[in-house]
Amino acid sequence: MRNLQLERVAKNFGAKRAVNGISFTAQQGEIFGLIGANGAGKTTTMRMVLGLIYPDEGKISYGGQPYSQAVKEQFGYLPEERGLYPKVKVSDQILYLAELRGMRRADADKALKSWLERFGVPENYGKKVEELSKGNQQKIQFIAAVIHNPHYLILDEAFSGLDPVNVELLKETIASLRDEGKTILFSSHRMEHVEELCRNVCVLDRSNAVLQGSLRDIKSRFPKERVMLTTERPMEGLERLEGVTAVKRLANGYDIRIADESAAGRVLRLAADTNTVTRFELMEPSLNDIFIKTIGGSGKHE
Ligand SMILES: Nc1ncnc2c1ncn2[C@@H]1O[C@H](COP(=O)(O)OP(=O)(O)OP(=O)(O)O)[C@@H](O)[C@H]1O
Repeated sequence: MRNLQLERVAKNFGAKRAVNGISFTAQQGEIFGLIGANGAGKTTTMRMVLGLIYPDEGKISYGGQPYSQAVKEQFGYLPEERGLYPKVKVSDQILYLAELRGMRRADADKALKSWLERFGVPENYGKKVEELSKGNQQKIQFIAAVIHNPHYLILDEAFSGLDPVNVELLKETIASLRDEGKTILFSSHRMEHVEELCRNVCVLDRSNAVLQGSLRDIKSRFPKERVMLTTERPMEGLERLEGVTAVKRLANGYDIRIADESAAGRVLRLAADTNTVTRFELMEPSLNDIFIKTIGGSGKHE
């Protein structure tokens, strides 16, 4: 299996320990989420995975093998800072990049046209990058990362600049690359995207892995503190129930924060006794809730 494995990997920049002995495995055929507040160490981790910088401690292996030229050719990287030349035509720069990665020009041309078609922008083939919208530049940047059909994909904020329709398109694309058996490292500040795409995650906070494992297990370790309630008529007295900490009125019901799960029973009893309940749901915590709880205000530590 071509898994990507990090074992007690650490990196220092002078006195700054940017990554402090983290370990995780992204398996072949999965999208692994790497998340953390600003400055937590994600980019440093990705750059070590790519072999752009070397770990001071620990080991990174690719399908059980150490970093090598052969491994390097199997990387596709979508960096957060975009690196396309604005004045150069899409076709010229993508074909150039593909040739650098060992593709024959004719094959690269075929692959580029097929990707442009897949993304609904075949007309961008001959345009200069600066003529494209931000979202369309992002699609070209993505194509630059995948044109050579790499095995390991490292995606940093893949959806930035995309409208909701294109976010869906790219999500489907990433999921289908996963289904083809790629190993994908996915980093984002948008927790809902991580939640939708990733099976396992590693949460970094100030250089340390503070939470990791499958999303399902992580969620089960956190209490359910939110109830969604819809009733036929307006509710009275929710705020006064023991254990209810906040009540938000929504267009079609109530979003209720509770201190512990026993308060959910009190909410349901009150609603059932005084009203007609059309929806009652004890929500599992979202990754966003968990992230904020775990990291708190530490994103401001920088
Ligand atoms: N080349 C470098 N020299 C010195 N310090 C660095 C260097 N690269 C990163 N750092 C420091 O290492 C820490 C981790 O940075 P990193 O870029 O990996 O964080 P990040 O999680 O990617 O943050 P963001 O979400 O803001 O992109 C930060 O404190 C950063 O200032």
